[in-house]
Amino acid sequence: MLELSEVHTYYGTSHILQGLSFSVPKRSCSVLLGRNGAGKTTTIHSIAGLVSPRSGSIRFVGQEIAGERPHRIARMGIGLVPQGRRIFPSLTVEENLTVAGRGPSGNGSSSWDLRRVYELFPALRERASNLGNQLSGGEQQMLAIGRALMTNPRLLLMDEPSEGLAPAIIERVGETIRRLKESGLSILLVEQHVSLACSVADEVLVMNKGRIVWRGSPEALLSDRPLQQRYLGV
Ligand SMILES: Nc1ncnc2c1ncn2[C@@H]1O[C@H](COP(=O)(O)OP(=O)(O)OP(=O)(O)O)[C@@H](O)[C@H]1O
Repeated sequence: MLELSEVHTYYGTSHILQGLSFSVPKRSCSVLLGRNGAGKTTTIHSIAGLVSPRSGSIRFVGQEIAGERPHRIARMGIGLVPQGRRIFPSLTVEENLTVAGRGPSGNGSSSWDLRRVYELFPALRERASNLGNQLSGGEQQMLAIGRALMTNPRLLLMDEPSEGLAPAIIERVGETIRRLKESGLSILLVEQHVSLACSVADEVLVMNKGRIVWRGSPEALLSDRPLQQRYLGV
């Protein structure tokens, strides 16, 4: 579904992604873990087109997307659930969802619309006419996920969806991710929360200084304490 090869991304003279390579298979969830500053958000932004890699290749279903404009990448089928949710505070829940909607996907998978988002998140239907800034953190996260789904993505990029949420809500985020994967979506998840990450991951990718330094199963990561201490500080 997605393949990064030798990606180098800079902010000015700061060399952040230093030859990053990994892939996300179809209908699977890959999780990027790593300490603060490892380059996880920069990876998501490089894929979504919010920053352009200086070199390397990013292929999405076989097509080169490195350096493409964000709206084109979104239209090709990559949805983004950004860090910090970034919902529109002065729009209602329903408006937040409908501004993102863009009709049937045309890629054979069943389309996301308001009805289907409300089925996934009944709490959002109850809050449909509330403004974005009147929602709790958990509701905002549901809205951010729902808004990304309204673009009918084939690949969903999720940047730290558990950030700032209570443990019970984090568990619900995990359930949502599992349901989305079962529905056929491919997911690339950035997480600091190791147990959430391992509960949804098909493959874990550990990142350090802009590169993948370890990849393996969640079980292998959980049983390797020195690895966790070295690269995750847990
Ligand atoms: N817009 C920017 N301009 C300059 N440097 C940046 C910018 N954004 C991030 N950086 C730097 O790039 C490095 C990687 O940041 P990034 O946000 O990708 O890391 P991360 O692994 O997602 O960490 P976190 O969990 O803290 O978000 C950090 O050293 C950060 O200070």
